[in-house]
Amino acid sequence: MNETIIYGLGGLVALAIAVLVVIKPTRPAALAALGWLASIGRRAWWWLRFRLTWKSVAREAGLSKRRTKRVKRMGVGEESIEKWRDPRLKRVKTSAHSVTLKVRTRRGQALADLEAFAPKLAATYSADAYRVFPAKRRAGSTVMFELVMRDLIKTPAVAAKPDPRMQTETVRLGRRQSGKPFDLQIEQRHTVAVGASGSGKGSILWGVVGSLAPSIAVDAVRAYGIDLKGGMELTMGAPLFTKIAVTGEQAVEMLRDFVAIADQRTEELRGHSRNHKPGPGDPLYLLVIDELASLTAYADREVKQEAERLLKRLLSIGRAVGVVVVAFVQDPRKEVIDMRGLFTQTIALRLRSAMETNMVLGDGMAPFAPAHRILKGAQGTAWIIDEDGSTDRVRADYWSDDLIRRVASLYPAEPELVTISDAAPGDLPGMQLSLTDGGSR
Ligand SMILES: Nc1ncnc2c1ncn2[C@@H]1O[C@H](COP(=O)(O)OP(=O)(O)OP(=O)(O)O)[C@@H](O)[C@H]1O
Repeated sequence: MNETIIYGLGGLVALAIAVLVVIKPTRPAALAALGWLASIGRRAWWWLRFRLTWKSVAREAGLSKRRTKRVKRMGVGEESIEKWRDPRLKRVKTSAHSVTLKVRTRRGQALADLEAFAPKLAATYSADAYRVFPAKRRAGSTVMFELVMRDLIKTPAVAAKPDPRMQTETVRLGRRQSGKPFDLQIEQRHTVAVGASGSGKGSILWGVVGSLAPSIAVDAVRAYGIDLKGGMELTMGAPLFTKIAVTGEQAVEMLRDFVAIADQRTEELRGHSRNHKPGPGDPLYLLVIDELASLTAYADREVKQEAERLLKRLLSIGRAVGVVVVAFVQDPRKEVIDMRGLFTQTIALRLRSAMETNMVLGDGMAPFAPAHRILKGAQGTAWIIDEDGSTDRVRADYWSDDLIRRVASLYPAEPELVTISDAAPGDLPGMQLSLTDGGSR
C-alpha cells in the first residue's frame, strides 16, 4: 500500500516536471495546471503523513495500550513480546486546506479520552485550527477530527451589500473555517456574542442588522436597539432601527414593551400555531443590545434589577412568538453571563483566558473551541457550537462605517414607525431620517 503511494507521488512529481519542460510556466493555463498539481501533491503528502505516523503519535500521546505477552518458542524458551492496541484510524480525508480523520476508540477506551486528544494532534501536525465532531455512524465510539492545515479565514473579508430579497430566517455573516458560508439563524433564536474589546463584535452586530435591512424596509422585521454607551454604535445605522434606547430608563421601558408584545402574541397564537412566521406588517421583533453588562451589571440598582427581570422573562417567552434578542457582551463575568442559559446560541469571539471560554461556551469547552487562542489581529473570528453539538470556527465579514450608512439609507425602517429617543445623539450627517413622536407600537 505505502509503496503504491510513494510511486504515485513520484509519478506526480515527474508529471509536474514534464509540464514545466513542455509548456511555458508563465501562461495562465500552465500556472493553473501547476497549481492544481501542487494541490494534489500536498493532499497526497498529508494523507501519507497521517497514515504513516498515526500509530506512533497515538502511542506517544498515551492513547494506545501496550501489552506484554509471554510466549514459548521452540528452541528459544520463553520470550516476552510487546503488542500495542491503538485507536483505529478508519479514514483520512483531505481537502485543499484541511484533513479530516475518522478515529475509532480502542477496546476499553472512553470517547472523551479520544476527544481530549485533539489539541495534541493539532500541535503535532502544526494545524492552524481544529475541531472535533461526532461521526455520523457509530457516534458512541467514533469521532471526527478536522485539522485546518491552511487557514482559509486568515485574511479578512469585507461585507457586501445585503441580498435585496426579504429574509428573516437566517443571515449570512461570513465564512466557516471550511470555507463554507457562515449563516446565523435569527428566527426562533436568542443570540449572545461575547468578545474582548476590539474582537470584532461590530461585524456580527451589523452583519445581523445590515443583512436584515431589506426585511426592515418592508416591515417584516422591526429592529430596536439598546446602546447605553451614548448610542455610539447603533446610531451609525439609526434609520434601520425603529427605536434606540440610550439611557437605563429608556432601556427598561423598551424591555417592558417587548415583554408586552411577546405576551400579546402568545395570547393570539395560543391554539393556532406554535411558531410565529414573520412577514410584512406582522414583523419579527429584534432587540439588539450593545453591551449587555451596561444594563445588567453597571447600571443603577433599580434599573439593573428591573432590566434583568424583564430580560429574563423576554428570553423565556419571546422565541416562538417572533420576539428575539441579539446581545453583545465584553466581559463574561458571572453576573453578566448569569443569563447565558436563556440564550439559545452563543458566539465566542476572542476571549482572554480558557476560563472565560468555559464560562461562555460551557464547562470543558476550552479545548474544543479555544476562543482564547484567537489572535488579536483576527477580528471577527469566533467559535460557535452547531445544532449537533459540534464546534466550528468562523469569521464574520467586516462592515465599514460607510457600508453601514449606505445600507441604512437604502433600506430605512418605515418612517412613521421610527422614534429616536430625545437623548440619542440624533441623525447622522447625510442620512435622511423621519422622526415622529409616537413611541413604539
Ligand atoms: N470582521 C472583521 N474583519 C477584519 N477586521 C475587523 C473585523 N471586525 C472588526 N475589525 C477591525 O477591528 C476593529 C475593532 O472592531 P469592533 O469595533 O467591531 O470591536 P468590538 O468587539 O466591538 O470592540 P468594543 O467592544 O471595544 O466596541 C475595527 O475597527 C476594525 O478595524
